[in-house]
Amino acid sequence: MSLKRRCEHVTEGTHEAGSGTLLNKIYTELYITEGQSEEVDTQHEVRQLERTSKKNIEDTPIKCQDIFKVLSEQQRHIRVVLTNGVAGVGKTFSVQKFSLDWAEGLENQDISLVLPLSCRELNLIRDEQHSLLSLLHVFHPTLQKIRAEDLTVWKLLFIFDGLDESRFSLGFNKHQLISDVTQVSSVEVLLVNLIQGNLLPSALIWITSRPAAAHQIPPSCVDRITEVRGFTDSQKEEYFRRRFSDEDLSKRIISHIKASRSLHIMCLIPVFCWITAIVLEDMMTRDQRGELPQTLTDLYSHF
Ligand SMILES: Nc1ncnc2c1ncn2[C@@H]1O[C@H](COP(=O)(O)OP(=O)(O)OP(=O)(O)O)[C@@H](O)[C@H]1O
Repeated sequence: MSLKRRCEHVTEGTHEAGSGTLLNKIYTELYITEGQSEEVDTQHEVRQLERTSKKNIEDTPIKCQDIFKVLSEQQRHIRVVLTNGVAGVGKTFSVQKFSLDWAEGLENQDISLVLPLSCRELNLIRDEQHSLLSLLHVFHPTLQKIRAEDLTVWKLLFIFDGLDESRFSLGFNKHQLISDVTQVSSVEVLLVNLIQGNLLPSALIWITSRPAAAHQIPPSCVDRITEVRGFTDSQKEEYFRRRFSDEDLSKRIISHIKASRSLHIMCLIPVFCWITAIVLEDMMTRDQRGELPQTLTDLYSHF
């Protein structure tokens, strides 16, 4: 119940906490693939996004709620999933949607407990010593009554969102071995043992990261890599339709975006859709005479 309450309201874009919106009202399906693109960051960002937005036929799309499912005969049990994606592409939203669907009893009901842990928040207790059990009590106070035996019997999913924000140095090669959920150690050591499967080997682990930080997890520990690619062209339109109850306004916004190449490409990234929606709604609903923004720079100057 508490997880449902935590996930059903989201903070959009850069808005301060408190300006919550219902996740299910605005959540638009994202384009997520299994494996990852090998794009090199040398191109102008609009050109880079344009290339990314063209689907490669070898990409295998995967739904967010299926990331732990075995989808082909060649695959073995999926215990650790690493999800990559650039800034603002929707990794945290995916984590919240996955958690909300589970909490509402809609998806992944074989999992007994979903435990999201934001890496930014974990930084706050970086210098403290904890057992896995006490760590859960700190971040999920509603689980105070949970016992060590429960953790070993239940099917748990730990979600570490935003590895790029973590200030841990995850020493996978040299560390203390921990297999008991009441054993106290540093948070870094607990994380490494969880990911390697020494601690709670049957727990599922989902890590999200911007691409530059993902190398901290050794490939041998990861059973599946996925990449959040953002919105396809039809998902971009769906985003604006969901966002505005005024159908005429969403149609005008969609046709403006389609007419300006650079905005259309940038809207591959959901956070740019959000900025575009705010600026264009404001300009189109006020009696504005000036030209509507055509580029990201124009857009930012009105934001
Ligand atoms: N599926 C979605 N449906 C609707 N809006 C979305 C979706 N995904 C992302 N957004 C919008 O984009 C913003 C950024 O998304 P999110 O915080 O999930 O990105 P992120 O990949 O976690 O970024 P970062 O690496 O910067 O943490 C959200 O606050 C929201 O406004």
